[in-house]
Amino acid sequence: MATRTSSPTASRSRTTTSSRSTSAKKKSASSRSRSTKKKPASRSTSGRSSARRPAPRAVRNGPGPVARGFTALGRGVAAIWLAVAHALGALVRSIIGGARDIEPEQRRDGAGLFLFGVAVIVAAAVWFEVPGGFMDFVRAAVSGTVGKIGWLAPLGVLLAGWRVMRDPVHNGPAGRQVIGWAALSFGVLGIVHIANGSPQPVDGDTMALRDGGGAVGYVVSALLLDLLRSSYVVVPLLALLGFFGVLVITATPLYRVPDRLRDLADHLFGHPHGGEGEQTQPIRLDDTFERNGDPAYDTPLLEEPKRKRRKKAAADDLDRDINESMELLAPIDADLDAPPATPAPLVPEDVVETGELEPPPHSEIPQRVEQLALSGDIVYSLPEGTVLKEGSPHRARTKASDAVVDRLTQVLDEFGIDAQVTGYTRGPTVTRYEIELGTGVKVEKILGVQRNISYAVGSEDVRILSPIPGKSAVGVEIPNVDKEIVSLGDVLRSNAARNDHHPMVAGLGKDVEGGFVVANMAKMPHLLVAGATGSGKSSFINSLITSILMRATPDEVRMIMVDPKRVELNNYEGVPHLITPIITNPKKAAEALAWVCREMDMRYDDLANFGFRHIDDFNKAVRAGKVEVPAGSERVLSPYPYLLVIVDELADLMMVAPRDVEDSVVRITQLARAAGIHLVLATQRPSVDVVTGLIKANVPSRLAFATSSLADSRVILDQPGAEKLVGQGDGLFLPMGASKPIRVQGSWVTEKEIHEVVKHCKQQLEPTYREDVTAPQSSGKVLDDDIGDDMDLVVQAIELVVSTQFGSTSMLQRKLRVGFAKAGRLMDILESRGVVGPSEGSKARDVLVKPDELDSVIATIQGEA
Ligand SMILES: Nc1ncnc2c1ncn2[C@@H]1O[C@H](COP(=O)(O)OP(=O)(O)OP(=O)(O)O)[C@@H](O)[C@H]1O
Repeated sequence: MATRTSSPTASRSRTTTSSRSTSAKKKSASSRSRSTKKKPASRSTSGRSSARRPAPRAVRNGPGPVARGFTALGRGVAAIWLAVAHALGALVRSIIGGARDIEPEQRRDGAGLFLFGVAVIVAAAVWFEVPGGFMDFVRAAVSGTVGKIGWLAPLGVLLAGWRVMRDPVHNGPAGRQVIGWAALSFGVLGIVHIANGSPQPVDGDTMALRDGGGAVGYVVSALLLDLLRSSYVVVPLLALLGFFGVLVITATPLYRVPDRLRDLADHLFGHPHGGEGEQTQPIRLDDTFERNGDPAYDTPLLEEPKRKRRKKAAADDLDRDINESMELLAPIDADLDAPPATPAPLVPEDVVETGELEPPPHSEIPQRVEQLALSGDIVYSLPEGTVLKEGSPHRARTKASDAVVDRLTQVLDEFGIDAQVTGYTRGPTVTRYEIELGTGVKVEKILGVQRNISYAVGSEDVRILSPIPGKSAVGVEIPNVDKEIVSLGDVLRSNAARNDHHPMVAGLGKDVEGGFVVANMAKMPHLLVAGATGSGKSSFINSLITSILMRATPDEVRMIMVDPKRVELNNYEGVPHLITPIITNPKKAAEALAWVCREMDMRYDDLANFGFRHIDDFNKAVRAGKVEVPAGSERVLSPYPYLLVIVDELADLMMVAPRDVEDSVVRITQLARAAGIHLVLATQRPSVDVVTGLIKANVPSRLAFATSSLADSRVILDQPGAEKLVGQGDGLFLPMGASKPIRVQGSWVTEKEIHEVVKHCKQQLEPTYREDVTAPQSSGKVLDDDIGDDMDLVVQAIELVVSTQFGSTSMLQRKLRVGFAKAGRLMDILESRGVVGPSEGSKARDVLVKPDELDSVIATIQGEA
């Protein structure tokens, strides 16, 4: 934290002033002797100068020139060290291949080079027995610690350095590596010690231990032998400990050991991956074509490659590498399931600790792969969890965020607000700073300085939460300058996702506290997604669909995708989860929604007939063979899959057939939950003509990405907030029943990952499309013919009914001077076009069209005919 000397002591200020004025006098005297023009200087020498306050000058309390010289030298040496390390790292990665595209912030080349250096010294001491006091010490230390295994020590350190350089992210957290290596060496050294007759120190002389497993081997084996007595028990235990170490180092769960062994054998003996079938597959463009897609946080701005920046980056790298080296040496108490970086909220050194803001735990172990039998004898395997790569490591504390704490504190000081910044929690795109107010300070005071905070931190998008839900503190959310990518893989590998085996679970992203947000789509039960262009809707839909493909078989979840923009979802064309080809024509989409209504009715009929209230219960009973069809029926019952309908642009549908689409959406959303049918409606235009009151009332879960106006935010969330989001996946998620939205950075899945997942799904099964989904309803056709020459009469009837808002057949009879039968038919046509509701006996029918919609309805009907 920066130190400020805001109030130097009186004596000190006096000394400074007097010494300054003396020097000023000297200076002015000398300048006068050189030039007579410097009037202000001569004035400062007058007697008045003592009455004038000296101009404030910064009190210098930084390091002196010698210290600065040393710092510069240190930085220079470190920069050269890193340059060499990065070059070596690049070489290592190019030899291995595969991990070449490693992110700069994930590289650990400095630490790797350090380990290489250690390996060289140990090799010189142990293998080549180079003489010298230091080398003698190294030799003694190595053989004293690990005994006979000492000659392997250089190789061990070299291997560790190689692994650190090769792909540090893949290795997992340093804590796990240390635990793994420690377990492995304890196991091996213990066994070596016992195998060499368990030598003991003689009269405090430990030389004898060098003929066994060294001090480590002696301690481990002696402890266990004391406890268990027999080496026949101890040796297998030590072997198990070593094996456990290998599993931890390689992040291999037990059930994957055979796979790993097979992979290793393939690798060693050069067998190709996969089965023979894969080899014989023809090479298609699909398989070889490298898809790049949009990069995360894409921006149209091109950055100038400045030399200064490079220097700064090198300096940052240096800091990071030094920290990492320290981390490597630090004692480790991490648990295996812990996230890579400590997620505890930052607490500035000099302020109170806030404690318990831990995000949900996150596991590094690969996702379990399920083999689920589809109906019939096909076995469908879900894609491997490893297809989805890891994202940026989470950093709970950064210098940039610390600097913002200082600026916030400064604003509070300047405006005399008795409040303290007590900590922050860093999310991937925004950080939430917590401010605790002194007694008697109004929350409004913080709200009042919102613009000043914006000014101080240089960001428009400052959002103030008062209070932070569940806390007595005001939250100030400020966008990070150093954003993190939230990879879908990480979200799906989180414990929250792994512990729930429901096929409709989707990885939404990460919240402001760095915790994973995972949601069950079946519980939403319908979701409205809105946001301006570029705000991240399509990316969200991609991660939603990929989540489902990763976790559900086509027997469990079927999808209908509506993509009027034509390009957003075509990656998924042909996946077996689709029930109909991706729909790009808005008119067909309206028909598909009508089909969904019919499907829903059918499912309801079944539920009612067999006496169930929810499709889950029905499915469970069918799987258990507990549902019997009526005697004489030849029907074979099978479980109903969930049906997920995804509409990527609702506005396009609402433009073509507003009434039909609204009717279907309302009907589906009102009833479909029990039938296992769920809607996801996305739109770029959250205006009231697209997201109508009826649709809103029936779609309870909302996800708002950045909107262009406060009004749009109100349409989606019924509250402001979305207009302050920073875009590119930054969203507010308001799940059903919640009153406060959660701020989420949406999960990101690359085009390449999508391609891999889709390829895996398509390879196993062809989609079985249903023809009737987008087929127009036959009843509509008959009525079209019905209108025939009566178009004028139909138009008059619509005008009459809508303008009077009175849906009565006898009124049509009287006003249009037609017979009862004709008036009845006209009323049927009006009902089929959504102008009036169904007949309610002798009562007049509901009129569903408002007078201001009259023209568009007439135009649509005339267009149809
Ligand atoms: N979760 C995310 N993480 C990182 N970057 C993201 C994320 N979501 C979106 N972006 C960035 O924002 C860009 C625009 O996102 P996207 O195409 O999803 O927006 P959109 O709202 O669908 O826009 P449009 O309506 O114009 O299609 C992406 O190309 C990507 O660079």
